[in-house]
Amino acid sequence: FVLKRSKNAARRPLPPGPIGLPILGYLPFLGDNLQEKFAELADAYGPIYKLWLGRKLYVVVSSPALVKEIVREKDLEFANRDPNIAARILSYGGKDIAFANYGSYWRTMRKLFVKEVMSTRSLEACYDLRLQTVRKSVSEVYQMVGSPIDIGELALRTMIGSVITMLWGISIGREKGDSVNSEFKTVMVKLMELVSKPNVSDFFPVLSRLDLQGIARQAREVNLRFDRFLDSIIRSATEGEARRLSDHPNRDQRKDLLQLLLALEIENEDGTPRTASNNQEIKGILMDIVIGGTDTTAAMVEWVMAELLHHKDAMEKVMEQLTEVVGVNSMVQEHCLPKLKYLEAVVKETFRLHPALPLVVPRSPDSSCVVGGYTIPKGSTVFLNAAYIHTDPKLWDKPLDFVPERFLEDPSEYDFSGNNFVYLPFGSGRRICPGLPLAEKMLMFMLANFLHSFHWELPEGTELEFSNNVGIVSKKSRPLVVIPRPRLMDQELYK
Ligand code: HEM
Repeated sequence: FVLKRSKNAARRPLPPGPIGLPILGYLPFLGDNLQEKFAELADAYGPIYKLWLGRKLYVVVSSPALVKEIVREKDLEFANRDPNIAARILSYGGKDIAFANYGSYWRTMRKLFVKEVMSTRSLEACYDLRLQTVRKSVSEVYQMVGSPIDIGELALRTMIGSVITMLWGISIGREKGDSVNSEFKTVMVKLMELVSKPNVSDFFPVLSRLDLQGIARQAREVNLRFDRFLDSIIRSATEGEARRLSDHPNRDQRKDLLQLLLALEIENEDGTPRTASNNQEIKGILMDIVIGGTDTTAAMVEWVMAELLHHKDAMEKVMEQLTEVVGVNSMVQEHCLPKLKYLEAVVKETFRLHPALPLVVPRSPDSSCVVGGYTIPKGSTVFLNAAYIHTDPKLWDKPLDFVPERFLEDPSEYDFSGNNFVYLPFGSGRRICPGLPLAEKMLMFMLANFLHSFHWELPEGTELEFSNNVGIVSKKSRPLVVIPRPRLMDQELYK
């Protein structure tokens, strides 16, 4: 008894937090804007607090010092994820990168993704494919000059088009491409919806067998559809590659990312060959690219456009630089992007005010640990509250104002590397977003093309508003609808 008492006394307490109701915990009080609720609770309970939601314990961390403790000093202990039921089913039980727990599988897949798929060489090799899709969107907008356009929808369409063209555009060929891609978009939208939906079974694991909302059943159906779809794409890629090599050994050396992945010998850490019998690893990576990359990037295009329309002076500076760097008689190329410093600062400032993933992607400790003097039990879900840190008046001057200039003074002070814990739009530590090279390119490339090719105006009588709708990705709750007018002198460029 004495030993037990002294052991308990030595154990650090759980973080403070609101009490909630028996059984349900704080669930009934969450409301529909998690970001606002979490900020309110941080003001009330401090930089680390806990919440019981049903039977699950959540911990929210809202200061750079504590984020650093988690993603630097204890990065390894906190390297696991805790996907919800839908995400687990849709990621083939964590056979991807985003939802896999830390371990040799995750390390192998992530290394492959970073070194092979996101390498400068691979991204340069598929620049043409990105360019085609963005130009296609510019042409489509030109057809709609003078009419209202939903910018978020345009950006999502462009991003999905670019990503899937880069992934399997060459494998399936242009003729089949459009129908395959539209089938894919339908599956993807359903998939995103299921992953973001609150599920009673996640909060009360004991009820998970009942699947009261039918989310697990729907996730299995979507997974099956997605799986069959990917199988047919992989078959086309394998057959297409064999045909290409036998018919014309040197004719077309261009490859899409799927061909590149299929050509890789995926090995285990100990060098033994990994069984890719049903290509689950490849499907997992494909899914991460499409799911991780499209909604986030499109949401950011919409936020940036909204901020620019709201801040005419910043819009003028962006346009001046575009004219200077690109010229009004040419289209934007990717090599122009590094010179567009002001647009880059605008993007960074928008990420500060509207991070696409305001709570990053939750982590989970593999054993109980102590953070900030409190115990975080094994298996709890830990949110890093980037949105709160990004607008904390103790850390930022005029935190709620839109001031891109703050990112111009010393661009390396706030980059996307996650090394400065006051600015975390792509996360930090060993699980930082590995899609960053593509995200940065696509975001800047789409914005530069849309802004350089058109003048954008709000329809008469419309007022801008900035409320957000927090699912997994934070989007504008009311779509930004704007009217384009041509800006380039040579109208042929639009075709
Ligand atoms: C604006 C666009 C994007 C934003 C804001 C974003 C943000 C993030 C964040 C915050 C994380 C969690 C990092 C952490 O836990 O510390 C993450 C993880 C991830 N992202 Fe992105 N991302 C974007 C685009 C992309 C793209 C284009 C891809 C793929 C090509 C991608 C693939 C992934 C993957 C696979 C992970 C999981 C990494 C892991 O768990 O090891 N993301 N992203």
